[in-house]
Amino acid sequence: METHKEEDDHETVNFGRSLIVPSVQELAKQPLTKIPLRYVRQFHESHSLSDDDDDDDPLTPSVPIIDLSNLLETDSAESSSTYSIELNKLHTASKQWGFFQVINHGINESLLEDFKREVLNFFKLPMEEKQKLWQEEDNHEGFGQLFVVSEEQKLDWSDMFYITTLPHNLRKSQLFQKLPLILRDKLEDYSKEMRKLAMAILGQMAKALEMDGDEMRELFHDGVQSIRMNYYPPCPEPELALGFSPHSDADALTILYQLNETEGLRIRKDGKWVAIKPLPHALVVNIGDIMEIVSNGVYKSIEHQATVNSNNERFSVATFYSSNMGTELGPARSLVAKHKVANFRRVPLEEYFKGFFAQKLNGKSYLDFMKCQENIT
Ligand SMILES: O=C(O)CCC(=O)C(=O)O
Ligand SMILES: [Fe+2]
Repeated sequence: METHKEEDDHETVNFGRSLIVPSVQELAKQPLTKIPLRYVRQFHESHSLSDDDDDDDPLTPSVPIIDLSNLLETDSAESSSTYSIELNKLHTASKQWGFFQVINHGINESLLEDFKREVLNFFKLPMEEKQKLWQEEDNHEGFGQLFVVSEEQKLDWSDMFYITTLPHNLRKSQLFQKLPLILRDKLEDYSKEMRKLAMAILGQMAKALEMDGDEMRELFHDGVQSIRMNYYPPCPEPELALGFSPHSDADALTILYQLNETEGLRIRKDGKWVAIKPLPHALVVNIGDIMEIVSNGVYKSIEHQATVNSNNERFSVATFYSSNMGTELGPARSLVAKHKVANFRRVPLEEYFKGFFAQKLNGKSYLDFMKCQENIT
C-alpha cells in the first residue's frame, strides 16, 4: 500500500484508485430512449434476477428482522429468554442469510432525517460543485464509481460518493474540508453513531459465536470505517442495466440506510435473488468478507446487487466497518482453538484491501484467495 505525506504533514494511506467515468446522473438528465453500450449487460447478468425473482410468492422467505432492543437495552436482560431467543435469531440470520434488518437500533430519528436530507441535497449540487469533489486519478475517494479497471468494463447505472471516515488519521482532510458544512457536521455524527452500532452488534456476535469478547473488541476498537453514498437515477432500459454489480462487501459489517422507498437491493439466497424492501425506521445489516474470515467461516458474506427502474430514483448509504489498521486479518484465535481448524489464512489488513480494490467486482471471488485448510490438530 502506498503512503504519502499530505500537505499538512500527516501520513495518509491510499487504498486504491478507479478509472474516472462520466456521471450517470448527468447522463440520465438527457432525453434518452436507449442507454449507451457501456451500461448494457450480458443477457445472463441483467436477467439473472428477474427470471427467478418472484417477490409475491409466499414461499419466497424474507430477510430476518432483529429487534436490537432485546439485545442491547439492559445488561441484566442477558439471562432472560427474550434475550436468548433474539441472540439465536441474530446467529441464525448471520449464518444462513448474511443479511438482516435491525429495528429499535437506538439511532436518533432526527439524525437519520437530517443526514438523509443533506445526502439528497449533496447529489443535487450543480455539476461544477461536484467536480471539485470528484475522484482523482490516483485515489478513488470522492464522487465517481469504484472498481473500474478497464475502458471495456461494463459500468453501473449509478453515481456514488466514497469517503474514509475513521480512524481520523486515515481521513483525506482536503476532501473533508470541501464538503458542504452541514453535510460534514451530520456525517460526523452519523459516522460516530454507526461505529457505536457496529461495535454493539459485533459484541453480540462474539457472544453468539462463543468467541472471546475481548478478542473481538481488540480487533475492532479502532476499526476502519468508510461511507459510500449511492445514487441510482431512473434508467430508460432498466432490464439491460444494473445499478450495482453483484458483489459481497469486503468489510466486517455493513450498515445500509435505504434513504427512500424505491426498491432495488437484491441478495442471493439459495440461488435466488431476494428483494430487501425498505422498511421504515429499519437499517439493513450485512456480514462482509472480513467477518466471514474472523468467524472462521461460520458467518457468511452474501452476494448482493442493486437493480434500477425506469420511473424512480433511489438513494442508499452504506457504512463499512472493518478491523483496526496495522493488524493481521485472519480467523479469531479463540475460534480456531474451538474449531481446531483455521479455514482462512492470515494477511495484513492493508494487503487485503489493496488486493480488493485493484480488481473488478466479481461476486465473492476475492474471498477464495483467503481460503485455506490449515489443520492445527
Ligand atoms: O444500494 C444498495 O442497496 C446496495 C449498496 C451496496 O451494496 C454497497 O454500497 O456496497
Ligand atoms: Fe454492498
